[in-house]
Amino acid sequence: MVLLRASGLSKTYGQGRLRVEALRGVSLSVEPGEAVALMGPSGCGKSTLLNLLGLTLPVTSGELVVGGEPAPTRERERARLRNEFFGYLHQEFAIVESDTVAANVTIPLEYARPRVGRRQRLERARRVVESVGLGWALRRRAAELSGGERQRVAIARALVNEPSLVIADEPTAALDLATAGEIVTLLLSMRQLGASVLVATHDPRVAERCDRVVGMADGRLVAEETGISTD
Ligand SMILES: Nc1ncnc2c1ncn2[C@@H]1O[C@H](COP(=O)(O)OP(=O)(O)OP(=O)(O)O)[C@@H](O)[C@H]1O
Repeated sequence: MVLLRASGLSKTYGQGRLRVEALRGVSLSVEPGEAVALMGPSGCGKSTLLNLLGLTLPVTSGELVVGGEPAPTRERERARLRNEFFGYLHQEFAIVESDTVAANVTIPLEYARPRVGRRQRLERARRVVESVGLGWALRRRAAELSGGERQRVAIARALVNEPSLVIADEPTAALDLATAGEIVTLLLSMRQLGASVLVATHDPRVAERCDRVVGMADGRLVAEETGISTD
């Protein structure tokens, strides 16, 4: 079964003179356990596409199938899928600095249905935080951690619900080279847990480690990127 399939997706922002056609008929599938990199110049529509596929923005037109079912239009159902099917990782990490690592990582579990009890939430957070190598930091406040460590916290939070697809938007943009490499290793290791990864990136080093690279330009998919170098 294809995990996610988009056919002819379009997205228009604004109206009249402010109208922007951000996506123009994009078709893309993601298979279970696959890592797909999305590359293209700034403004070509990568974040927009990730937001449509991850159900954080409504499509203007086109078809989207998530886990074998047409993507729901009702917000309640979309919220459920966002929580159960997807994990999200952003460039800005979106970590609550004043909270502990444990509190940050349990956030998605607080919205899980059926409900997950407090003790179980903490146990799952502990396991996933240990799996990203931050077991020692469980009770530390996020503000006390380095950028790379915070991104590990964000990965732990993206994984705690055992998502089928992790959507990552420029997850290494704010990190130095060595830390970015570690984060990509961690991100791609999610495949061993059965998750797929869809990552928008400007960094060829990230893209070359994915199973497939999809190029984008001006709101459309273009031929797969070639000539990726590791320089
Ligand atoms: N909320 C919005 N309202 C209006 N236009 C928008 C909005 N969000 C994005 N756009 C426009 O849509 C186009 C695609 O933007 P998007 O952020 O998807 O590109 P991107 O490829 O992710 O860029 P970058 O690599 O710089 O993050 C751009 O022209 C952008 O200005």
